[in-house]
Amino acid sequence: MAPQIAPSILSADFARLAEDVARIADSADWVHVDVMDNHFVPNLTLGLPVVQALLQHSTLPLDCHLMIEDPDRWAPEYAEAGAKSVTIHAEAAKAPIRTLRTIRAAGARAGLGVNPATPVDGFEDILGEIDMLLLMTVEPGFGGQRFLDVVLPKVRRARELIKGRDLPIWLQVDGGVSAETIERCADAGADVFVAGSAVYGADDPAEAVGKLRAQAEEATAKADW
Ligand SMILES: O=C(CO)[C@H](O)[C@H](O)COP(=O)(O)O
Ligand SMILES: [Fe+2]
Repeated sequence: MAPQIAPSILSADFARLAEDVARIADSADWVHVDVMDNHFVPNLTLGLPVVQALLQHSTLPLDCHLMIEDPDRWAPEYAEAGAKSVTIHAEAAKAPIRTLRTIRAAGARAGLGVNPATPVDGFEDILGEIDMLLLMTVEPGFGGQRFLDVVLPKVRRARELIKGRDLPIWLQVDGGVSAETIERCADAGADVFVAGSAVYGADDPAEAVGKLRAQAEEATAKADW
């Protein structure tokens, strides 16, 4: 699959979300929405009502990243509301298989997210239940953090697992993805790139998306996976 860019609105202006989403509507593939509940992570952002409102204003599909303590309770609601991708965290879900199946049944892509220190090998047997694996490349909770190079071998490992199973699973990297780090991610096997501060911190967010895409495409073309 060609690389996809999913700007995170975590670094957008929360008082002007619809306008900030419109700024990247012609250049990005997804809008990445970071839902944080101040329990799973030490930060509080937005929830279902804001996502429902954004759905009325975004021409791009929403990619909801649930960093919440009880994803089993809430993930189906995001999918039913119309989010096209809903990611739950492996560290938080108590019934991941059931929840992933419920997300899919509601018509959304089912994502499984893992924190930097969580290995992916334990999830080999449930790869058939997921459409996207999200590998955190910072500790979840805040935008603008420094990219953790230590996660890159896991990106490679995850790509091997996906390839070995011949499954159409997208591999997303999230956290600290920028012009400095995106090529390393693409080289290691990522094909969906979340970028918050690198997009919304730029003078021209649409241009920043275009540059990130060009870098990801070039690195993917040279990659050996
Ligand atoms: O999930 C996240 C943090 O938990 C964000 O999606 C991520 O950090 C994006 O922001 P940035 O590109 O600035 O790191
Ligand atoms: Fe995220």
